[in-house]
Amino acid sequence: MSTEKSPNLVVFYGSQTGNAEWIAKNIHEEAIKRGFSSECYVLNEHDKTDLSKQKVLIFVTSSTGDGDPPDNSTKFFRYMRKIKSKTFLSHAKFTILGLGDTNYSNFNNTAKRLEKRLLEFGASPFYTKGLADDAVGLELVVDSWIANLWDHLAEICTQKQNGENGKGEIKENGKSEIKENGKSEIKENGKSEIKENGKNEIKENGKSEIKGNGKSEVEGNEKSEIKENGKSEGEGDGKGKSKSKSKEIGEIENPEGVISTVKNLSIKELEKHSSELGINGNKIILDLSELANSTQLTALPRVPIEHCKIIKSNKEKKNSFLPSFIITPNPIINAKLNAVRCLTRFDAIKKTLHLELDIKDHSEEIQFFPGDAFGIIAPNDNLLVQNILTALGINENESNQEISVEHIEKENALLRMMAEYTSDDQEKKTLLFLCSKQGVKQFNCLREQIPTLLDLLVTFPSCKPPVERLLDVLPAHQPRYYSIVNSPLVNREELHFAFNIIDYYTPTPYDVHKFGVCTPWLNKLSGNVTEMNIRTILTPPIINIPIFMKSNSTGFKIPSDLSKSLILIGPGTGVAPFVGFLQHREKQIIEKNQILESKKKQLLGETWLFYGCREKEKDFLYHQELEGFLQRGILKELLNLMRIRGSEIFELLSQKEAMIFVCGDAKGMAKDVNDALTDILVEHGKMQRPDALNLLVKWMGEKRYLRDLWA
Ligand SMILES: Cc1cc2nc3c(=O)[nH]c(=O)nc-3n(C[C@H](O)[C@H](O)[C@H](O)COP(=O)(O)O)c2cc1C
Repeated sequence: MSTEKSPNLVVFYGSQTGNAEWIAKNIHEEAIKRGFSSECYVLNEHDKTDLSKQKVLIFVTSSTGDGDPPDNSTKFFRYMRKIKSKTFLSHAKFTILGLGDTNYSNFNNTAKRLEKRLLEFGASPFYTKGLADDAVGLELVVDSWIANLWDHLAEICTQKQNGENGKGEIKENGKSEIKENGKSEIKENGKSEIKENGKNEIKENGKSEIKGNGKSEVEGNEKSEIKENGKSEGEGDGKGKSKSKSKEIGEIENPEGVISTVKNLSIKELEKHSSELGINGNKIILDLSELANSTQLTALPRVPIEHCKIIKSNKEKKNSFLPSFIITPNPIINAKLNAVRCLTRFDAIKKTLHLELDIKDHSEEIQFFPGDAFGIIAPNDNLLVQNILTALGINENESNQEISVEHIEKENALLRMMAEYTSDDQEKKTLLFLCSKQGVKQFNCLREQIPTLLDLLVTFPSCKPPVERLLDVLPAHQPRYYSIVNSPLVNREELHFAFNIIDYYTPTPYDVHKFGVCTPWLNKLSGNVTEMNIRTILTPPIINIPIFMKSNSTGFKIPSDLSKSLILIGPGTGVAPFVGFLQHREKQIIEKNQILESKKKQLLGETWLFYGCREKEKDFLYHQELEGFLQRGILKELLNLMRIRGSEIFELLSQKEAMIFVCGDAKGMAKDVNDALTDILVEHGKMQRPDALNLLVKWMGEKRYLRDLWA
């Protein structure tokens, strides 16, 4: 095998219900961010790249059935069977991440089988395969396997500095310069980044119940209020009105119960910080008794490669807090924060806000459609950054605040680097211990505490790494994505969205209160409103939110054909885009004047929405709007159980060729919905399970079964 470094790597995935796909895509995107040149394909589309030429192959595959390959990889396995050459892949290095479940007898059979085949073809492993177990939590293996992947890849691949502007370079000595706007690429990948330890739960008590519980930490979104003539209630005279009593079919009304108020936010209020926000850092709790017993630490990772160098820019920044290196798929614009509405009651487990942004000044250049999303670039909390700078011993005047201080994901590399810059012997030993084989247990304790950079610096106060070295290992600051809730047919001068405020506690015994970055910031900016379903118009000072548009490229869009029947599944904030779908459909129907003509009405497709929440009175998001759609006949059914209406769902699917849209949490919900649909096809369509699974995969390929999922 040549030792020459290869410029390319290919990530392949085989996935039945989306886990492996999601993980593979994340690896691919992270690889690009790290400067590798990466491609990513589903295994059945292996012919999109030339396997006989690719030198570095990463496979992420689950097992299904009785240890069988997922449906979207069976063609690949058949292809492999036909190959006779023993040297077909002798040029290639590979690694495998298998996803399985020890409740099944053939645990991770596909990954094991794949490994055997690859070895038979002469490929050599560059990193031991990981076998994750859904029974105990995939993340136990997946996270550490991915964390260690990068060092192995760096050994065999050439990294190049990204940046579409071509400004980043790799120097021959392997160091790259960060120029003014060349650092890391922000991909337009998934949506919200922060998740809690909880899951959106879909209970299938033999029947299936979708709960959009308050546990999901996804900073998802929605909009809410339907406005007449695209104008907000309460605008103009500054006084809020509330209900429109009109119930005429086809007329869009304000949701009942939503009244408007006006709020003048003082600068002081906006700047108010709470020490609760974690800005002082939390010492990490560790049990170091095993360190005392360890005479030698083994399996220490290498010190991360140094690639960053800060070049001071003399140019003035246009926007006070926008990092200059952020690369977005569309131009960043300032949207004015117009109004806020709390969608949940004060005692709900999660607080969900609905915000309305004014994009009037940009409405000519901005096109959007229900199903599209936009990104928000939220700053790190100013005081938090200042505290980090103090902990690093950096004078605020020389500071460069463009570092991410979010929860750290790649602790291993960070801790190893920090050890190099720690003067206190005991602290240094502890850091090395945490990176070593002997310290795995305590490393896991540290991870459970979801530390921020400040937490680490507070725990190891003699550690003072240069900012450049932090930039080597810290993740780039990520924009947060939110689905648009409103239809442009109703109001194209505003963007409405909804999200859960991310705050949660680390597991017992730590119980430290943690906060997200973007959603607490938005909560603070919009005046921390708590009254449920009161729409508050925010008056000066004008609050600008930097955003950029991201249109949906996966086909997750409402069809313009009104005869299409739709099955919409969106628990919790997953309902967000569907409010826009329904608004859009209602407007289209009104425009076509079809709703009152019964003949034509028969030609309209049916729309069913499956929605779930924890407690109806506390957290039924957009309840009034959805009831309104129901009453006006735009929505045929508003339900929270899938299986008990299985026969009707089957009829919709088989007779009316209904399209299925799923939005929400990728981890639990998507799989459970897929299972419920499979069961419905098996029970009511009298299909064999593999055929039902195949049919769903086929529908995905035909863009009839579409999913917009959040990590
Ligand atoms: C119907 C079904 C059959 C499964 N069969 C196996 C199996 O035979 N062996 C195994 O290790 N895991 C099995 N699993 C577990 C999945 O591989 C595991 O849940 C994985 O995370 C799914 O990943 P995916 O969403 O990418 O398909 C099965 C799961 C389901 C739903």
